[in-house]
Amino acid sequence: MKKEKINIELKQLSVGYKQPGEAPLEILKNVNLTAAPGEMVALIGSNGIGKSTLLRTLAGFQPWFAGGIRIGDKGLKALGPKETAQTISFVSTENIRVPNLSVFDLVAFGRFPYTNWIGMLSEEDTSIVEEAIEKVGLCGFEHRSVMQISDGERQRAMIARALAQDTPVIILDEPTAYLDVSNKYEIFHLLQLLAGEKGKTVVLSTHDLNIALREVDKLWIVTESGNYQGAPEDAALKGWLNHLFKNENIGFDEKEGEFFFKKEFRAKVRVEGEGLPLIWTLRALNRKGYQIVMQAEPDFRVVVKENCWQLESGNTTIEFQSIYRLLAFLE
Ligand SMILES: Nc1ncnc2c1ncn2[C@@H]1O[C@H](COP(=O)(O)OP(=O)(O)OP(=O)(O)O)[C@@H](O)[C@H]1O
Repeated sequence: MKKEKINIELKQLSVGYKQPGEAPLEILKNVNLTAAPGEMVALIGSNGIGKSTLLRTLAGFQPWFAGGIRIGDKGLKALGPKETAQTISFVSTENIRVPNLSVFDLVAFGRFPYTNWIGMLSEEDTSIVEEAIEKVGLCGFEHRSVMQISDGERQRAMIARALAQDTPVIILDEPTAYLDVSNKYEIFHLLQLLAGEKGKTVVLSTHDLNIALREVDKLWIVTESGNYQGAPEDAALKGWLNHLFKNENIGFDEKEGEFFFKKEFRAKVRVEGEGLPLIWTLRALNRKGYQIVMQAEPDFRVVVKENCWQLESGNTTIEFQSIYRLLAFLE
């Protein structure tokens, strides 16, 4: 199979769980989604909608009820176990807790589809494993037990294992779940490189919506009322991001390109100033539930100066040395 030709097509797919003695539990149905080579796709949707179920099915770990999955030019069912392992790698959030298993050994499992029957690593396998460890920033951790590393480090090791597996399709279930914000961006960039430079198809589920919107080529959005696929920007323009959550207090700010929590406004405020201090003052007031007005009559004014904030209400002006103090006074 030529790597360049690999892509993913889910057609009228229905996924879920068989339940002994009960009717099958259908979680998602009529799913029609595609991903091209070199594309990074984020699967997004609310908790419990079926993202993990869909990804596990796509990775070949559980059977589906109806429809089809095509990987490259073959149906997923037509791939044997070895060919599947050479085509699709899967990273889950599952906590690997095996005593005496080193980071190196965990990553080396990725070479299993290529090694001989006793699992001996060739020199080339070893250097692929070392390169994968380096790519995820885990140099120096090779001999550490997987029981003695942080959740974030374990997550990176699992991603390194997928890199070592060197498959044209990489599927990751919440790969950034345990990472701090700088590591989240690093992992997104690493996956972007794999997609862009190596032509791999990367599909990941995530709740880091604001990062995904800025970093991925395509969104797969699953909701109770239907599914969407396309560029994040098209999703925003078509209003899909507004309907992602059942909670009507979560909104999507189309101008900022960010999700936010809707609050009742406490008062109207007009803010004057410029540059970054103005931007962060607006953000802070917004966070605290003040409506920023330009034309309407405000309840009070805030003037942002170089190193201080003036609150003007009626004939009174009070000066504050930080946004924190201004907000504390307003409380
Ligand atoms: N083994 C199982 N048997 C039966 N139902 C299951 C099983 N695993 C998950 N489910 C159910 O399937 C539904 C979808 O779960 P899934 O984990 O796929 O959602 P998700 O979108 O990944 O959620 P989250 O964002 O919270 O991780 C849930 O209602 C869940 O309870």
